[in-house]
Amino acid sequence: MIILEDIHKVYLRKNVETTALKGVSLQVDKGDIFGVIGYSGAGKSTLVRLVNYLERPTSGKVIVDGQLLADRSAHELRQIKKDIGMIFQHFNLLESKTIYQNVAMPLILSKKGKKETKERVTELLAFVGLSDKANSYPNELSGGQKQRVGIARALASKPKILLCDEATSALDPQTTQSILDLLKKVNNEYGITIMLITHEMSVIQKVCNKVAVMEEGEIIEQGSVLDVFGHPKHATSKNFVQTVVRTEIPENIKRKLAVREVTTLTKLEMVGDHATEPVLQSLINKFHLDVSVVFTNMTEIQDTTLAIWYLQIEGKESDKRAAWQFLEEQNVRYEEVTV
Ligand SMILES: Nc1ncnc2c1ncn2[C@@H]1O[C@H](COP(=O)(O)OP(=O)(O)OP(=O)(O)O)[C@@H](O)[C@H]1O
Repeated sequence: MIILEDIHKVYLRKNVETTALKGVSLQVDKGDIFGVIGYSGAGKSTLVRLVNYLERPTSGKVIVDGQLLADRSAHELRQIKKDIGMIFQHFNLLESKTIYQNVAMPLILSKKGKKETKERVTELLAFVGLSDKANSYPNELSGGQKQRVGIARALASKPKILLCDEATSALDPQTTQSILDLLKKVNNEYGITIMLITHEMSVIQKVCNKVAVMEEGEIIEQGSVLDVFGHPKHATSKNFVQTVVRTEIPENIKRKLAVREVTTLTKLEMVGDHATEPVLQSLINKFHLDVSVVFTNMTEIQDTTLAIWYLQIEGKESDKRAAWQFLEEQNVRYEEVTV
């Protein structure tokens, strides 16, 4: 649905060059809720703005719905942009217009008839739960309600893609949750592919199926949310993941292990049904291993359970080898870690 290929972006302002993106490649598939996370200045906004050509790449390809944007005429680009809605951190509503008029704006601009506009706006206001606010003005609404209007407006011209630029950063946690639920509904009920950028890992955890982690203009890690959360490789990804899931052993436990001169542990990562299966019991009963649980953490990521176990395992080498074989057959990811 969205392909970015080796994108470089250099801004030139007052003879000063700023390199915002350095060879970024990614693919967002139809139906994804794809999250891009990074600290301030990592290049997230630049990246998302390339998709609807609010920014043009200095080099590299932007392909949306099979079309290479650089090859398209201004007229064709306008058509493609109609398939892409966008919502913003500060909502960007027209303060002097009613909620109805705000949502209707894209339809009025594309010269849709009154009847069609009314039907679409009525449907969208009901979809976002604001039917009773049609005649209110933005300053009469809460932040969460304003973002709902932003979403309704972005959906007005029936886009295939919705871009979300820090859409929940100005909202409290409870309102954030309700907006994320609404984005899931947009994805499920309208089949709209969503690309969102955020600096909060909890947002990624709650709605995304895929994630890319950015740092200094580069994607340092990307993959399914379950993979990246269970197995972050890069230090920055680990820091982000640690804000919502404890995948590392806490320092106080490490100190106790040092006193007991324990230097190696086995880390198991179990996803979905595995997380609740009695794998440990099998290790003990089937392979006669002595298993002590040093640290464990279970987290719900969307509707899937991710379980991380750190175990101290004693036993015969041959039994251990058989146990590792068993874990592989069970698709349980395991590794020896030094503490
Ligand atoms: N229009 C611009 N002109 C010049 N430099 C820019 C422009 N937009 C962004 N930059 C620079 O490009 C780099 C990446 O900025 P960008 O806004 O894409 O990052 P970000 O990850 O979205 O950060 P934030 O979360 O703070 O918005 C920064 O160094 C920024 O100063």
